Amino acid sequence: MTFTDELREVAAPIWDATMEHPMVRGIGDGTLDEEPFREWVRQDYVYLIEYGRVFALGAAHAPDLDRMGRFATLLHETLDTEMDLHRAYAAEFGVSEAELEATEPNPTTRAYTDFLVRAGHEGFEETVAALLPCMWGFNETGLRLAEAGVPDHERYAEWIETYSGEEFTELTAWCRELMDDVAADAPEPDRERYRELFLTSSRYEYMFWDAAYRREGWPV
Ligand SMILES: Cc1ncc(CN)c(N)n1
Repeated sequence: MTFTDELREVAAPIWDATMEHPMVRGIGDGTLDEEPFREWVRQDYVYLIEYGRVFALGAAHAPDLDRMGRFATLLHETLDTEMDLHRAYAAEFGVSEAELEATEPNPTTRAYTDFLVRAGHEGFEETVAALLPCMWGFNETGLRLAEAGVPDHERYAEWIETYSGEEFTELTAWCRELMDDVAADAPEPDRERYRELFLTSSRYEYMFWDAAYRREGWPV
């Protein structure tokens, strides 16, 4: 069993709960109301800005040119391809790029991105472990929804096609290989730290969907 197989097994209850979340189910069968999805687009846009920053930190910490280049590619894919999807959704909703960018992060978005940026400052290996559920989780969600049948709803079909697409799938496979390489020579206390980071990100992934669904805000 590879290290990433082991991570996937440990995180299974969280990932299963994510697949069962009404946001994810609603994208899958095309029944999700527009308002929670709009909220997800806004929150995810500001999430992706910080997520891109973490790829930049990964590039800065990368031990060799190959890995530096891959992180630069991941940053580029996030800022251009992935965020283009969000900009297109926002345009459909009549929301400008400036308005999107000015979204106030809800408490979960704030906590999740702060956690990722902190991992990005810890070091290369920690960055890889904390980022892996973001790439892999969305790719697996997209693939599982696509397998169940793309809904007859243009917006949600596009979401599924983006995250289950070849590009996203290849980048996810590379991130898994990278995690397995990093863990192969690591002593057990380091591997335990990677497990902890992976699990925390997985939990935040679930919470991120839920916060958009509940239109979470600051209590006061
Ligand atoms: C919260 C979250 N996690 C992951 C992804 C995939 N990049 C995303 N867009 N948003």
